[in-house]
Amino acid sequence: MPYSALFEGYIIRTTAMSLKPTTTLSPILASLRRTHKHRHHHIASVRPSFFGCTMRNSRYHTHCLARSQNWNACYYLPRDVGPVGKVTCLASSRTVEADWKQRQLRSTAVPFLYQQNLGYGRFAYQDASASEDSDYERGSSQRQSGGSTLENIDEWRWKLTMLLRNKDEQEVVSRERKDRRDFEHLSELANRMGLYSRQYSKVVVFSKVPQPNYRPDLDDKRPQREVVLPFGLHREVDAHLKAYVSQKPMKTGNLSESSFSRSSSSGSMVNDGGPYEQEEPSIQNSDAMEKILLRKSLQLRNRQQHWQESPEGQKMLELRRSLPAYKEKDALLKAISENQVIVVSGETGCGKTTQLPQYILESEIEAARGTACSIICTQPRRISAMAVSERVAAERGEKLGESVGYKVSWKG
Ligand SMILES: Nc1ncnc2c1ncn2[C@@H]1O[C@H](COP(=O)(O)OP(=O)(O)OP(=O)(O)O)[C@@H](O)[C@H]1O
Repeated sequence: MPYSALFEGYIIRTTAMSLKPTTTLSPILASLRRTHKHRHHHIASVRPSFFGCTMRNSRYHTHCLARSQNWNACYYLPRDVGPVGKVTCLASSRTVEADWKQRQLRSTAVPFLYQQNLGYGRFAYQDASASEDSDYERGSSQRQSGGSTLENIDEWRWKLTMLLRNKDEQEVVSRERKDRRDFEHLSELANRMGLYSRQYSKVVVFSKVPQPNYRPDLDDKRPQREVVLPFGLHREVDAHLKAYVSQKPMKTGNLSESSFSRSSSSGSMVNDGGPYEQEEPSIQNSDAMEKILLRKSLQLRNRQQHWQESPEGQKMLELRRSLPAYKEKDALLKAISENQVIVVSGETGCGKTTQLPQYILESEIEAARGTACSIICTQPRRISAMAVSERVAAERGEKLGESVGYKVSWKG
């Protein structure tokens, strides 16, 4: 008789299975019968001395049951027990504090389950029919062949479903230890749910949007030290600036005004020979150039609007709006328009590097001044310079090298 029949009436959603009855199983069954709270168990594998099951609608989605050596108790072992294991004794339906540590529980119980599955898994899943358990079952069949130890697939399915439902969340980041098979398994699940996944060293990300090759924010080896300028550099830069400013008369007004007054003064302008000084354009040339720049600025504006209205652009905007920097966007742009120097501080990952320059660029492009806007963003490391520019280009729906690029050691 299949064991599933034995559980009828007690366990409502049983994974269908066909197991050979053994007499030593009866204490476990008796415990379950007494414990009405545990009606929703899915029996995953059964063995005289040990079996594992998953429980729905519970904080602990996967747990296992074990008995003590002399059958005087049957323990419910939640997967997420703290440093000191809290176990439920099914025989007495009491929760007891175990005086053994979680590590001991795991090291004795979990390998045992694994061993048992190796031999008995084929019985446990012979005629499995509950489609909703297919992931768990596949995980277990992987274990049979000595592969993945992934046991909390239900928990993961729940996490990913929550991610999909939550509009404010864009990704789930997991630092739990996973081997390649675990990741492939979860990745497959995420894929089926319409999510993207990516593994970065020890970190796995499940996301609503495609992920780049490198995430500096997830790189534990990324240097976090502050950049300290060499002693005296400030003074040196100050001195150069003062020398430059004292040679050059201060210009007032905006660029077009100054270029107009320069042109109209026809050669009366002082040429200080500075590195950025350009040849004086004629009025006609300047007009033509302004027209070209304006046309290009309008093209940039159209392209930006087009990207922002596209479905991918909308997704990306949604993601960017979830960053803390977005709340300060207007205040920041106002401060920039009113000041020459602004110091912005914010917690790591809030968007200082990738967002603030974009807010400026986007507002300039919207105002049809895109071609007059140049932004330089420095990074202390080559890899972060490349990653940031790659990321910003992706956020703008562009290829690297269009309006966003990088320069490392004068290359790029
Ligand atoms: N290459 C990337 N791929 C995917 N997401 C990224 C990437 N770079 C940054 N992000 C995301 O953008 C957010 C903002 O990153 P950004 O680098 O702008 O933060 P930050 O405030 O400059 O951080 P830090 O102080 O560490 O430099 C991060 O939280 C991260 O989620």
